[in-house]
Amino acid sequence: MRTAHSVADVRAAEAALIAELRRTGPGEDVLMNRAATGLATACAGLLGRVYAARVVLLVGSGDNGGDALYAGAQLARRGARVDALLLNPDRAHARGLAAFRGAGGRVAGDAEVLDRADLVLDGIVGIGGSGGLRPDAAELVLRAELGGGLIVAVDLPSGVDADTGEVVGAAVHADVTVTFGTWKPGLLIDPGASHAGAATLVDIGLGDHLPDPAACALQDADVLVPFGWLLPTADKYRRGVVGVVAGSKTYPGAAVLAVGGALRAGAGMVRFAGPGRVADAVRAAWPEAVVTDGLPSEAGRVQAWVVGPGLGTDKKARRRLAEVLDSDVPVLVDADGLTLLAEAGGSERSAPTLLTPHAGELGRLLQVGPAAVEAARLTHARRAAARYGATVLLKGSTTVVVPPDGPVRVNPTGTPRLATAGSGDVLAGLAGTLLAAGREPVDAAATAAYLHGLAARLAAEPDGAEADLVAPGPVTATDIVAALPAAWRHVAGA
Ligand SMILES: NC(=O)C1=CN([C@@H]2O[C@H](COP(=O)(O)OP(=O)(O)OC[C@H]3O[C@@H](n4cnc5c(N)ncnc54)[C@H](O)[C@@H]3O)[C@@H](O)[C@H]2O)[C@@H](O)CC1
Ligand SMILES: [K+]
Repeated sequence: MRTAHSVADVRAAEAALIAELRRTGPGEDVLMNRAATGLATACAGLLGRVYAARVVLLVGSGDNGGDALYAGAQLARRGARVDALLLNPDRAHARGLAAFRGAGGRVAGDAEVLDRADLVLDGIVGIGGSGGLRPDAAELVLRAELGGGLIVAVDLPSGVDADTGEVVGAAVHADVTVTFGTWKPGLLIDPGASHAGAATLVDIGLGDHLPDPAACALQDADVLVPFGWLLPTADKYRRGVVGVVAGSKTYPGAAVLAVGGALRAGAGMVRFAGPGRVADAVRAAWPEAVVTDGLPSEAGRVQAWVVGPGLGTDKKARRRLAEVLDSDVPVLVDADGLTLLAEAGGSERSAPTLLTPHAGELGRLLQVGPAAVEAARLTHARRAAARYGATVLLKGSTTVVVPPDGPVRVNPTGTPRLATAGSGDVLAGLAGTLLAAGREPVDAAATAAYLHGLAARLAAEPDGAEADLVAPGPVTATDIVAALPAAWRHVAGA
């Protein structure tokens, strides 16, 4: 599990560790030196040959600039030609600057050095930043980006909000980010995540002082195969009986895809309730589904419901949604179900509810536009979780899952390939089965998002779970359903 902490928690942990270090001896800037050593090592690895490499530091007025100066000093000692551009010369980190000068580093008088740099260190601002880059910094960053050297962000790309990933105005686009002590939520959540490039973590010893994380991202080993599969006594109820209420005359395919996602999530049984022609389409595609063309209340007992994909928003759809929401088992609401829920202003449920909107649907739930949601994904997902008393999975370039309380989950397997019609229907079925198998909504949602992204990657490139933009070939929602068993095998082998 990759864990991220809030700025407040990082600062508290740093203060506690510094106090401990003072009691046991070492003096000033110990943590900064640990950070700088990790940073300089990462830069050396990127450069390949440090001797005679041209490195430029962009140095702001806080400790983030101090990290850059100490790392620059180490690179200068190894023979690199290091120039520092000080954004605020009177307020640059004094001891860092002295160390830098002492190692042969130069303070540059002109931004021209950026045009020839092999590597530029962004030490403008770190976790102490607020808002986007100021105009003078933005101008230097643009020149650095045009210069073509590798851009390495110190702790996080300047201009990205460390707690939320929000970017208000200009921000650095890093090739690599070297972060210290723990991940920051803003490195995992878009738009911040897409400014970070390849990100790595340098341990500076904060471990014992850090509280529970603010956000986590699953890795293969965290995705547990549902225990019911592994038991010799496994029966269909232990694996989960999930009910799917989806599809309409216009969108029968949504029902087929949601049922497919539910079956390939390992459901013990999928019950489907939908109108005649939709029920026929589901029967034809999935003979193993137990199908009724009646109402959800006539479908038989289930352990969780999925409601909404392609459902429509007419009177019949409303009735179906109301029946499902009245039940006392976990319910996942998706797509048209969310539109109807937004119109109703919520529901009176006490059993767990999982909402799976994209930005447009989340906007409807909160009466704001999709652009506002995209710009502040975590903030809006949190707001919807509080307003609807539900766990919210917000789909998008980085899918986030926000439970009513506890750490947020950020999905690392997302790929632009998922942005295809019907892919959300598959996710809904998949997460619904995991709910029916007894998973907490946050785990069901995070696990489903993880497998869904992995399946899309494997569908594009069977050997390439790591493949993303580079792998050839488009992927359809049906391909994602077909690749789900391979995704399970992949995580089971981790
Ligand atoms: N506190 C510690 O013990 C450690 C801190 N470390 C480094 O210290 C950083 C935090 O240092 P600081 O608390 O000094 O804060 P920063 O260096 O992140 O930034 C604070 C300064 O930037 C200015 N500023 C704020 N927003 C700005 C913007 N948008 N554009 C331009 N300037 C802006 C502020 O006026 C302030 O002077 C971390 O990100 C990390 O790089 C590391 O060395 C590890 C140890
Ligand atoms: K930075």
